Amino acid sequence: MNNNAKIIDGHAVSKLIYNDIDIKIKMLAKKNIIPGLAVIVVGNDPASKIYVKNKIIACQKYGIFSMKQEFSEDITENELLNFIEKLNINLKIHGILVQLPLPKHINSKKIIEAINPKKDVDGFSPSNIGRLVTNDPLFIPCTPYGILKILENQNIDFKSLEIVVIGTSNIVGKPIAMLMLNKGATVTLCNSKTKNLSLHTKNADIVIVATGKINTINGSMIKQGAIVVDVGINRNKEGKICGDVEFTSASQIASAITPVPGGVGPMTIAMLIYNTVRSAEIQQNLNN
Ligand SMILES: Nc1nc2c(c(=O)[nH]1)N[C@@H](CN(C=O)c1ccc(C(=O)N[C@@H](CCC(=O)O)C(=O)O)cc1)CN2
Repeated sequence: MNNNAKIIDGHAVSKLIYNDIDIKIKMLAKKNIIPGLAVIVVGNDPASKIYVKNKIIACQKYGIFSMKQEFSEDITENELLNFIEKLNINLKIHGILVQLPLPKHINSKKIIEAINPKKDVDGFSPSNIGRLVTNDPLFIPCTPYGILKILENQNIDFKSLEIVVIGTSNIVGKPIAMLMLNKGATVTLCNSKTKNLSLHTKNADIVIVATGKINTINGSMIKQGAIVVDVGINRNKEGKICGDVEFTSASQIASAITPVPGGVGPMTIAMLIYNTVRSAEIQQNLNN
């Protein structure tokens, strides 16, 4: 039995992305362009506040202009839409993101659709998702993009690999399935109604788990030598952060596994900064 799965260090992979970002920012600076990101957060969700804080810190660290707008829980949909409209025409802002989840009285779909697709650095708008589906992406959603970069860093040739994605959210499950499909993998998408999850996961070369549920899979459900990517961020009974995968048993069977924390999470922020810089590059080319 292999109990030596390689633990994939998301911070180390993110450093490679930040090196790329540094080069791009210096090139833009030569043309007097400073990439700008606007982050909107509504309400008091503690996790959202931490993620937004970390996004702003990353902007500051890499010389990106950032604007954080906090709105109280009771903001109306129209007020939010009006604010986005102003950001859409603000020349200092190349990327706009609305931290999710939004309060229930606000229609997230409507809000995301209001963001100019050319500034939609989260890649969630119908136009950007459509471009991903047709393999002509403009902005790839940050978490799936981070997973792709992690896997590419393992020198994986996706062609003909069996990949199982568990979880069908619009922000992770569906876009990562599409990305993998575009890379030539054979992809199976499973959901909470999937009858015999093991039947699928045991056959997979790569299992990507994004359900938001602790212990969605364990070592007995994966193939020897599989690669396991854990997207979940949960708190266990002891209050410790953990993923969707039962790490101890899975790491005895897998050849490589992403930990939580320190796996996919840091890549989400790196790819957001990357998308923001790309957005500045694209807008600069359009204006010349
Ligand atoms: N507009 C968006 N909303 C949300 C997104 C998103 O991509 N765009 N994704 C998630 C939250 N998220 C970013 O916003 C995010 C989640 C987790 C991490 C991260 O670095 N996690 C760390 C652990 C963090 C901790 O200790 O609490 C890790 O895994 O190492 C970054 C970003 C939902 N909303």
